[in-house]
Amino acid sequence: MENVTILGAGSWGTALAIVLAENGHNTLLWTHRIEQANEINEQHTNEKYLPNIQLPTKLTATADLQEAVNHSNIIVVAVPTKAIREVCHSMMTFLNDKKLFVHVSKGIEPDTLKRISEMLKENLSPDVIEEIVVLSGPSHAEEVVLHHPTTITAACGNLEMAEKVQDLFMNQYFRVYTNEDVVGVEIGGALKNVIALAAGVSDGLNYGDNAKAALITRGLAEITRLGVKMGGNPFTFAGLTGMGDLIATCTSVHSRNWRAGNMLGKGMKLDEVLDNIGMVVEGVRTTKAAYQLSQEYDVPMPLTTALYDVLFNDKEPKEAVDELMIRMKKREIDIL
Ligand SMILES: NC(=O)C1=CN([C@@H]2O[C@H](COP(=O)(O)OP(=O)(O)OC[C@H]3O[C@@H](n4cnc5c(N)ncnc54)[C@H](OP(=O)(O)O)[C@@H]3O)[C@@H](O)[C@H]2O)C=CC1
Ligand SMILES: O=C(CO)COP(=O)(O)O
Repeated sequence: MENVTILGAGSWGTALAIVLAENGHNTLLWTHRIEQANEINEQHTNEKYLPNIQLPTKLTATADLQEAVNHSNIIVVAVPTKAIREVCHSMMTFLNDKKLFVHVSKGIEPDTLKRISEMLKENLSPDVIEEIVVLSGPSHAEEVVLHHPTTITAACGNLEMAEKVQDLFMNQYFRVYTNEDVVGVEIGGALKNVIALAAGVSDGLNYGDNAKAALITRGLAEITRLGVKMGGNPFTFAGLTGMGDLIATCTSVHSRNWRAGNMLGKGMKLDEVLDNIGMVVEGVRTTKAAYQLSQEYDVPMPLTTALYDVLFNDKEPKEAVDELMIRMKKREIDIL
């Protein structure tokens, strides 16, 4: 059994902490809010992020980052993309030996266009990184905590480290595969949120199942087009972290991205939508990053561009869809 630290006590950090604690690991969850640490330690709940779920009593929390970092040599980073740099900077004050970092966040940073593993490398000194493994796939926290069968992928260029993470998390309801394609796994995980927002918009407009299938399929085509140009393995995009997560996120009421898109499609403004959801909606910032990546890599991404216009240029969702439908004629298969 291992000592494991999880940074970030939102829905995903807490759900993964439950998996690890149930696997027998000595798991410490770090939150930046002391009242939340007290709630987890005393009531064994995290009502804001996982309502009506009883946490294992052996799962403990702390609001002391130094204590969290010293607790183990395996650090699972589960804060939203926009908090990654800040958390790394704070951690660097205490880190003095090598740790295995597992990141589970799904995003790309706008403007720098960095993936999460790149941000971790930039903000943590090489002296403290044993390896970085990405854990990603179709995995709504709300279903994992009910022990519903879930499959996910641990990705790392160093397969031994991916296997170590596979062993750490795997159990009878949480099945972990390995993959060596970090670029493909990170790009698929981040960009599916953009398409999930678009799928929510389509559902908010009551456009039905044909439109949703079109968004998932053509969304995967544009994610693959970009991801392959960035160095990802084309087969990764057909796997759990590509198609798998795209399906889970575009079709689930658990998805914050789908729900946000749905409200936009029904006519709510973005600020109002984000207030209403009250949890991270990674796809909003990732849409900006994906739009910038499509220009940087000169890859056409019509769905991403249409959503970018809805989110950041006040385009009416219906007008964006109309424009997508009357674009110039195209061949369906364009990457081989
Ligand atoms: N939820 C899910 O099912 C899944 C989520 N993911 C990914 O995991 C990542 C985390 O998402 P999730 O847990 O769902 O998000 P939530 O919105 O549920 O929780 C985010 C957590 O991060 C905390 N946080 C925010 N900023 C900081 C900061 N600067 N320092 C410390 N803590 C901070 C929040 O604290 P506060 O309460 O103070 O805001 C909150 O506890 C995202 O990238 C998401 O895409 C991946 C797979 C599944
Ligand atoms: O990544 C997820 C499921 O795999 C969670 O998606 P949301 O962030 O849209 O809730």
